[in-house]
Amino acid sequence: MVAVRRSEAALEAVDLVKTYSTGRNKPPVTALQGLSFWAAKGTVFGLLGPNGAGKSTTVKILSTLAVADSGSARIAGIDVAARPDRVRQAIGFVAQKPGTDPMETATENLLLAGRLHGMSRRDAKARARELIDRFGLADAANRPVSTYSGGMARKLDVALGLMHRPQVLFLDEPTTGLDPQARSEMWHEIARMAGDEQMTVLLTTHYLDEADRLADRLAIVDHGTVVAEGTPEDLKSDLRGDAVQVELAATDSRAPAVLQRVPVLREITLDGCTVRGRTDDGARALPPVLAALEEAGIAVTSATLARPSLDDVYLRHVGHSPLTVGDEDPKALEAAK
Ligand SMILES: Nc1ncnc2c1ncn2[C@@H]1O[C@H](COP(=O)(O)OP(=O)(O)OP(=O)(O)O)[C@@H](O)[C@H]1O
Repeated sequence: MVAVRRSEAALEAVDLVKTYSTGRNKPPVTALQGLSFWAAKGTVFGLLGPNGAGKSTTVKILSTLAVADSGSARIAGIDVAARPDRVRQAIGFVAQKPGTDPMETATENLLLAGRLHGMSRRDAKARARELIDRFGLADAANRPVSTYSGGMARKLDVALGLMHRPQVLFLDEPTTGLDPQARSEMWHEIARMAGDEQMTVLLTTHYLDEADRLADRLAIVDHGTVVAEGTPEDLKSDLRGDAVQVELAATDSRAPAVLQRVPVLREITLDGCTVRGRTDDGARALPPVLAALEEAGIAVTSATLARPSLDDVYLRHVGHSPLTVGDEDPKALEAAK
């Protein structure tokens, strides 16, 4: 990628601090404690992090829906606190929840969004037609949205966010609940918007494969600050060595201590039934790892070796894997905070 100066940032957060009050006699919650990152024009920037890390709060501040206690944020060079009206013109926002009216057709939904953004009827019509074609919705354009598949409805959500040709698009979990083909179509379209149209996309996602595939750069957020930032490739190559992953027949809290005794293995973590570690020479490490577990009476179902993945990067910085969206159970979410 061509080096881009920070002064050319399309999106910039500097030392954002945000505290929420939670009622009388209760301590306030610190959501952001000095969070900073920036994204260059025409790129996809991924924001990753566990539940409660501060991603939504960051997006709310950048999109003028919330005000920071301190720090600053700019969109296309415009200060969000000083000129929220101008920022709103420059951004599109695609939330997790559908923003469409299910009883109206795709065309009607898009025309309404265009008119709300102050577009002329003619411009709105032309833009709606263009987006309907681009997202492959032409055959369904005049049917109520309530008859759409999940993938079609999600594409329409993204099209709504694009109606007024924003410079920066906020995409919150764009592919949650989509089947593999619909996910891949959505990825293709997101990459195209950034590349061909020089639109900057801020993507929040729990899917590390999505961030790996789409993000030019990404930040991992935890406890209200950025704990790692860079291109997916840089972040992965910062982790030296092979990842060793062992699946246990049942979770066993003794496993990390048992594996500490294998000298070539480091950074050992246990996550459910999965034990992970890192080693400079995977082929040499695997036999003593399996022998140590067997000796301790810990049953193993499989063992694999892999080059570092974004999962490993995330694990290193956050300490556990992201929860799979759709699997959330409130207690697990609470425990993950
Ligand atoms: N309106 C609010 N009032 C009180 N606390 C809040 C409010 N909104 C967020 N928080 C708290 O601020 C912290 C950051 O929350 P935030 O929603 O920004 O995290 P997140 O990374 O987006 O999480 P998720 O992935 O679950 O959406 C959490 O501890 C959360 O409970």
